[in-house]
Amino acid sequence: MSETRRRTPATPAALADPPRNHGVAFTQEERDALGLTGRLPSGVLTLDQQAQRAYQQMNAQGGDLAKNVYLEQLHDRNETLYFKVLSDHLAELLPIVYDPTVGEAIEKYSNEYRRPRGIFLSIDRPEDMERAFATLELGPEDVDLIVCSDAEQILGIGDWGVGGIQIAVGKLAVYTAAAGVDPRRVVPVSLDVGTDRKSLLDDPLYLGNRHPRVRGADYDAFMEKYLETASSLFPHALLHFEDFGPSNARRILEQYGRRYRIFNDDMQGTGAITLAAALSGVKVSGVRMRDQRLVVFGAGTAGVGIADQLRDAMVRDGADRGQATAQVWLIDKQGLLTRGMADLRDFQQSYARDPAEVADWARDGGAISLLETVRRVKPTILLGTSTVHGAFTREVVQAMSEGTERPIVFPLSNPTSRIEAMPADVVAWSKGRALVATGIPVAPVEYGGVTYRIGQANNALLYPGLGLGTIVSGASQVTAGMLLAAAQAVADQVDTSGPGASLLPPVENLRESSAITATAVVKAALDEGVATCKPADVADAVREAMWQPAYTAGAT
Ligand SMILES: NC(=O)C1=CN([C@@H]2O[C@H](COP(=O)(O)OP(=O)(O)OC[C@H]3O[C@@H](n4cnc5c(N)ncnc54)[C@H](O)[C@@H]3O)[C@@H](O)[C@H]2O)C=CC1
Ligand SMILES: CC(=O)C(=O)O
Ligand SMILES: [Mg+2]
Repeated sequence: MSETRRRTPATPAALADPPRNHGVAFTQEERDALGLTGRLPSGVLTLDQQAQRAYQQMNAQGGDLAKNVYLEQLHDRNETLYFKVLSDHLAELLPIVYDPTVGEAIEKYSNEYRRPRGIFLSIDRPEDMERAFATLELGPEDVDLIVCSDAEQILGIGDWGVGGIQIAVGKLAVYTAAAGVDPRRVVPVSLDVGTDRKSLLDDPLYLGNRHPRVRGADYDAFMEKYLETASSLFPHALLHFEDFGPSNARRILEQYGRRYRIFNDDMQGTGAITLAAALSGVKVSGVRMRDQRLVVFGAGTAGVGIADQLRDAMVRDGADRGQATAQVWLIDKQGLLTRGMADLRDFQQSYARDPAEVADWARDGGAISLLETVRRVKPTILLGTSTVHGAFTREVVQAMSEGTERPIVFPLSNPTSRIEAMPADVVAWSKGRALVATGIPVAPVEYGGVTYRIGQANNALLYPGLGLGTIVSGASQVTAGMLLAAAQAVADQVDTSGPGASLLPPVENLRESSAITATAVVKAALDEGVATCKPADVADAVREAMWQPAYTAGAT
């Protein structure tokens, strides 16, 4: 066969490159200039018309996972159009590209796989790390943000190996749609250290490393190499860590948080959005922050991350640190955590109760239950970060309502299959008194003639603005002050005066809300002396930095 006969038709570069592709929105002049003459139907549509068509096509898909896959394929063809559709329907599509549907997309990653997005770093080939990043052909000034996951604790669904790349992809989509972080300056990363999930190891189609999770010194060396490589290649990038297992999440942040520009969303982002919701709840309940009694059910990465931020908020409101710490009760698989328990994790120690204090509390098989704790403690705030669906039973909510007038109840576990209680039940069991926020999006609840709007206490309502503010300020670290400023900025946007009012801003306003949050974060970074860029007008700088889904003439 001759050379000529083996040639295949070329795909024009402008159609093959998602950030440059305008599809049928290319004008005739652009088509001629870009070598697209005759390669597209004659009609020229606007971005709005394309977005309308793509939205209709998406709606014709059967089910949320199919919609997620459709949108990913759109992302792979035409990035501007993808973000146009997402931004135009943000509240509707957030649950599709992100929580809860992203959980299903992660579980089915190897089956639904079409094409790769992101960088896949394997613990079996650490020496490839630089070469892998080099394939991006990006320079030191070109990257603002990298989201990585080792996928050990994806949402509340556990270890999903290489499928965890989709949580990085989903988080980044939200950064762009919600806060205008430039999608051309971000990178999703899978840190594939293996998986302990047998069904993946046994699945012939599984696309990740087919061995148990590597732990110990080799894991640590791999993470250190990642931090070193990513931050030396892209010195301005914020390194976002997502969905690591509890001990690694905290250890990495504590060990490297001062050396690298790290952000752990499950600890810091979740802590800050929950603090925002709690600040709103406190306004309604009238109980001072320093007097709150907090029971955390599920004392892992998110639960203790939130406890730390609420304890600090009590201290800022006048409690001394010892008193504030003593107003937090942690419950995990062993029941209420008490000092001297053999299997306490280091980050749980400071909250563990004195066994003498609970000596006469009822025990079930040796453990002090959530219900017993609620009866004894009379908490004002009950948090669920346990992944245990239905753990907040009618009895628990009723016991809490007996101890406090306006119980603040946050069942935060994701996705829907893991939530500790559905808001409609919590509202009904508390006879309309509970102040509720959840991790998943939930429709308003009707009870006793009042419409209760359920705030989404998901870190997605905070981290986009926090990230944008970090990028605009060029902050060398994400400080406690920046997190607090973000939480306060979110809380300040809420009017809690009406009956059934939401504790958090609506997702529909997320882009506006993120701009306000980012502005507060830049100001905090300046105040704290960690900003390396010092814009004259902070609000203007934030708005100018926000990328908009629009075509640039010529698509070059
Ligand atoms: N709303 C939000 O923005 C966020 C929600 N989350 C959710 O919080 C949940 C936990 O996530 P992580 O903290 O990352 O996981 P994790 O694994 O670090 O923590 C979960 C904790 O719950 C405990 N637990 C499990 N079964 C229990 C039981 N029967 N009773 C009491 N405790 C039990 C585990 O031992 C562990 O300590 C997940 O569902 C996740 O989706 C996490 C981050 C953000
Ligand atoms: C929302 C989130 O980060 C989580 O559930 O892990
Ligand atoms: Mg997470």
